[in-house]
Amino acid sequence: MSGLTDAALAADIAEAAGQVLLAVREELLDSGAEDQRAIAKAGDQRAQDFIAERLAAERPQDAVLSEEAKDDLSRLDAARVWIIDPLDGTKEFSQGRHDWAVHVALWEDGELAAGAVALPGIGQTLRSDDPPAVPAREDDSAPLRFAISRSHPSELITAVIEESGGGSVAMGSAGFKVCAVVRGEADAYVHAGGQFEWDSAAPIAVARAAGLFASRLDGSPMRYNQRDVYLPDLIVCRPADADRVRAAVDAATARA
Ligand SMILES: Nc1ncnc2c1ncn2[C@@H]1O[C@H](COP(=O)(O)O)[C@@H](OP(=O)(O)O)[C@H]1O
Ligand SMILES: [Mg+2]
Repeated sequence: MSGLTDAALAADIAEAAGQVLLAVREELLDSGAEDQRAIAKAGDQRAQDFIAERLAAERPQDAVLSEEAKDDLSRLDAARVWIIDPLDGTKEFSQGRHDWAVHVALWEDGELAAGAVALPGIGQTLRSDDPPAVPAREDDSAPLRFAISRSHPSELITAVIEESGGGSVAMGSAGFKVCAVVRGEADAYVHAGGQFEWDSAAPIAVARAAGLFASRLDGSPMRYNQRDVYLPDLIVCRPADADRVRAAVDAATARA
């Protein structure tokens, strides 16, 4: 067992799993694999195995909730639960793109306590114990740039962008999109229509540590380690933009 803090362990595991994923993809592409589903499946499995093994070795007492493992619900009685998405943006990973992520978060006693999001395609890992400074915007009244899904853009987000008079930047992976807001590549990420706890836990831990606003579409807090892990919607933006984004969400919701 290493002497790393929980946040440092999250970052170490996420970054190392990202390296495993880059190697798996290169290996498959070099051997002539063309089937994107096979590349995605191999990535999901290898990253899951790697992370599960590290957590079992380093934090054997803790429970784990993962997109890629059976949930036996023992986590509901645990004080500490690691919430992981071994490969978020599976489609983009399998297409040889850069916009995918590895999510490792720790939930403790009702709250997200630590998290890290590795972005191996751009060589960065964002972590809750050393969050980057979110770049300031020159003009707070400038149109907002919304990070939107390449493959699941919802009607609601289209309406939100119209209501706010903003624009969009399309990319894959929930983690990559939250980190795009942290990194200043986008001003807001509004998602509706479906996601699970592992899609947002680590990204939200990082976003909050970086000082960003994060909530459900109705303004209520994101809650993790619930019996039902469906967590279908979220808003992430700078605190200064939160009223504007929430007003656009309310107007779009009323329109729907
Ligand atoms: N409507 C929906 N229902 C369930 N999951 C969704 C969803 N929209 C997005 N997601 C999940 O959120 C992640 C980011 O999606 P997107 O790039 O479209 O924004 C993906 O995770 P995975 O790649 O881990 O499956 C995807 O499966
Ligand atoms: Mg995911």
